[in-house]
Amino acid sequence: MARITLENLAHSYSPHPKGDQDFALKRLNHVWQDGGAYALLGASGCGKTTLLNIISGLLRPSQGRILFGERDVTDAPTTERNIAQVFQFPVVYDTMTVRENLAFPLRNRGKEPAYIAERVDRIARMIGMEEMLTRRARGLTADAKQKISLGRGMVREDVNAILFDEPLTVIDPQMKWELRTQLRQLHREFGHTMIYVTHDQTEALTFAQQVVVMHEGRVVQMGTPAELFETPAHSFVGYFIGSPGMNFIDARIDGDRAILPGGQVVELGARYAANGRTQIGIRPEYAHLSETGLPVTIRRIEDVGRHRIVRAELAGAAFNITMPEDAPMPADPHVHLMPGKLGIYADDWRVAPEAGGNA
Ligand SMILES: Nc1ncnc2c1ncn2[C@@H]1O[C@H](COP(=O)(O)OP(=O)(O)OP(=O)(O)O)[C@@H](O)[C@H]1O
Repeated sequence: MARITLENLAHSYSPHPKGDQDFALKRLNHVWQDGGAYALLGASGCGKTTLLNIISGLLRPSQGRILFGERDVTDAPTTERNIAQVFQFPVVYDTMTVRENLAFPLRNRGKEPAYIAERVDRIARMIGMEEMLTRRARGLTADAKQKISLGRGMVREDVNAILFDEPLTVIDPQMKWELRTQLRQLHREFGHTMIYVTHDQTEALTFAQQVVVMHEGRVVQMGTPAELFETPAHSFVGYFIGSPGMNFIDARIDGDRAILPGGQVVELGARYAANGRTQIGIRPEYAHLSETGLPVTIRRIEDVGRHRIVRAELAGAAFNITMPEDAPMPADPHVHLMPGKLGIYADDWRVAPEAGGNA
C-alpha cells in the first residue's frame, strides 16, 4: 500500500487548451494518506471519473505528477500501479463461474490454490453470493454481476488502493446499505486506501472518514462529514451537503456586523474583512423561528417525518428553517440565527474572522 500524492495535477481533454474552462481537472495538489477511506463527492461532470482514471493509469494527465509513496508513476502503466478499480457497471467474464470470476485477479498473480479458495469464500460471504459460486455469470442479474465486480475489486490484499466509481448505482437500495457497511468493515480489517466516487452525499458521508468535495474540476474542500456540515469552505459545499442545503444571503460586511439588503443588521460576534460578493451562510438547522429577530415571510411548510422544513423568505431571498414537529408557530414570525453558526463568504469562499475574533 502507498500514500498517493497528486502534484500540480491538471487535465484537459483538448489537445490545445486555451484557458481554465478547457480543463476537466484544474490544477490540483492533494495527498491521499495510506490506508484512508475517502469519498470523492461532487455533481455530475465535475471531474471525479477523470481523477480516478488518472490515479489508476487509464488516463495520462496533461500536467503534473502522481507519486505512489516516493515513486513517480505518472507514466507507469496500469499493471504496474497495483490498483483495483470497480466501475459503475459490471465488468465480469460471462463464461466463467462466480468463483472463477472472483478468483481471477489472484490466479493471475500466481497465488496458491488454498489461499485463493479461502479468500474467495470469504469475499463471497461478504457480498452474499456463497450459494452461487458454481453458477456461470451469464444469465445473472445486473445486480448480482455488480456484486461480483465489487468482490473482484476487493479480493486482493496487496493492492495500493481500491477505487470505486459509483459502484452501487445498479444495486437495489437495501443491498446498497449492506454493501456499504461491508466495505467499511473491510476497510477497518485490511486498511486498504479506498477512494469511493459518488454524487450521493449519504453514500459519501456514511462511507468515508474524509470526504473530498469537487466542484467544476476543483477540490473545494476535504474534511470529515462534521467539518463539511459545520464549516463549509465553499458555498458549493454548503449547498451540496445537508438537506436542505445551507442558506446564503447577500450582505454587506462591516467589521463585526452584516447588513442585509433590507437594512437588517446581524451581529457576527467577530470582525471580518471580506471583499467581492459577500454573503452570510447559515444552515437551516441553526435558524430558529421566534417572536423576535429578523422578520421572515413563510411561504410553505413541509412535513418530512421527524421535523418540518419551513420554506421562508428573508431579505428578499429564499430561506429554509428546520423546525421540530411539535414546536409552535410564532404569530408574528421572525428568525433567530445562532451567532456561532454563521459563516461569512466572499466570492463563494469562507472567510476566517480577523485575528482575535472568535466566530
Ligand atoms: N473522453 C472525454 N473526452 C472529452 N471530454 C470528456 C471526456 N471524459 C469526460 N469529459 C468531460 O470532462 C468533464 C469531467 O467529466 P468526468 O466524467 O470526469 O466527471 P464526473 O464527475 O465523473 O461525472 P459523472 O458523475 O457524470 O461521471 C465533463 O465536462 C465531461 O464532459
